[in-house]
Amino acid sequence: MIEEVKIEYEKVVLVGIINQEQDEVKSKEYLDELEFLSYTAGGEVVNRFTQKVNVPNPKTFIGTGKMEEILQYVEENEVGTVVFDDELTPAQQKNIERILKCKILDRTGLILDIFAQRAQTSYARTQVELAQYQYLLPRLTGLWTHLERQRGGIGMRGPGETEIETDRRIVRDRIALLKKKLQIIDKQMATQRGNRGALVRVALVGYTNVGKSTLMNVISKSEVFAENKLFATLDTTVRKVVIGNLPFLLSDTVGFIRKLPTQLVESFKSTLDEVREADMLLHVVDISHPNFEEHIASVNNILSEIKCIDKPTVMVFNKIDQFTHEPLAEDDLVTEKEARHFTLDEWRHTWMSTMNGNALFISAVNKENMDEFRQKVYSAVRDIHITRFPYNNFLYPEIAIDQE
Ligand SMILES: Nc1nc2c(ncn2[C@@H]2O[C@H](COP(=O)(O)OP(=O)(O)OP(=O)(O)O)[C@@H](O)[C@H]2O)c(=O)[nH]1
Ligand SMILES: [Mg+2]
Repeated sequence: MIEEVKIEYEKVVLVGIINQEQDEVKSKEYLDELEFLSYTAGGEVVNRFTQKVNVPNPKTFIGTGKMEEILQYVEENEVGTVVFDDELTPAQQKNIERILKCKILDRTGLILDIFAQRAQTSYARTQVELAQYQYLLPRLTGLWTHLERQRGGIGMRGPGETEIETDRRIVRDRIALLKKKLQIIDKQMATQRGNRGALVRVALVGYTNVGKSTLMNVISKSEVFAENKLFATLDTTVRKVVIGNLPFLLSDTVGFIRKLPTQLVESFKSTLDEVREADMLLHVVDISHPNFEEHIASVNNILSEIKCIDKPTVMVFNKIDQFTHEPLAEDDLVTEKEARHFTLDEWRHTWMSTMNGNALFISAVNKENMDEFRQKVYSAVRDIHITRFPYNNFLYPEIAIDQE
């Protein structure tokens, strides 16, 4: 008998702002992504609120009127969580919590929550826990900022102050402990990586949900967990792959996202070491996503942060089966042609054509253009192999890859 599993989704409201950097269209796209993140975390978005804000209110981030409107909605609809797309200061978070009387999260807090839910191995859990404590530490101080004016005055030298100090010490001790624990695992992992010998290393990188794990499964015939939620993969998987007669190591790792919390980049150092130590990168892009160019920029930002931007890279534009564009009528002389009107072929002739053939267009799900993909990866890996081991050049003659 099949048991019916009922998933209880928590009611969530989103709040975003419109300003010089993000117009209405951008703001909507960011909230779409935030909605997907909320859904991944187990929330059902029931409403969105946006406000034109140039200088955020230092106390409550958005203005009083808008806050009233949200409060009314939250109370009438029994909303459990309100998620802000932008980073809130610990004090703002506290103040808003007091007004709306429900859970308040910002994008970073939400991403941390998803990571915590999805971390499987003890290594990933340790990394996430560290990031969470680092996020929490300034917020423990924040609990008391509303009393700042009275700090040190009468009544503030009692247990209140001691309690927060104790809490902070416990958190700091925990952070130190987790860091030590990670250091030990890091060393073990570095040794493991060292033992892998002379094989060329290729790392799949890219925005979350673009199809890295799916592609890994197709190439290495392995079973890496892939699903249509964000951050399906938190741990790195490494597989030995053979194309033609050429073996190499392929790694699949955590996906990137706009505004990836710095605490996470930091604590995922060792996971990202796999990327750092790779000889070349396969930067996977979901070309069917309206924001794919911005995703590329976010990924490149993080690659720069971890000093990997200069590695040989092949851009893999995935999900061509799902790609659509808005056709522009021939007699339409008014609408300006923009990215959303480009056909796949037109895209190929944009900046993508300047990549010296290092751009591939595939569908990992439908296995379209996989022969071209294999041929390209084969020759790129072979080039690296030859420069590293010129003497066994003969092992890897130029061959055509078996058509499967
Ligand atoms: N239509 C279509 N969907 C795809 C393709 N490749 C992957 N997907 C789907 O995209 C979703 C995400 O795929 P994953 O392989 O989990 O993506 P990922 O990049 O590993 O994601 P994270 O691990 O979350 O960073 C899944 O639902 C896949 O089935 C493709 O070529 N076409
Ligand atoms: Mg994945």
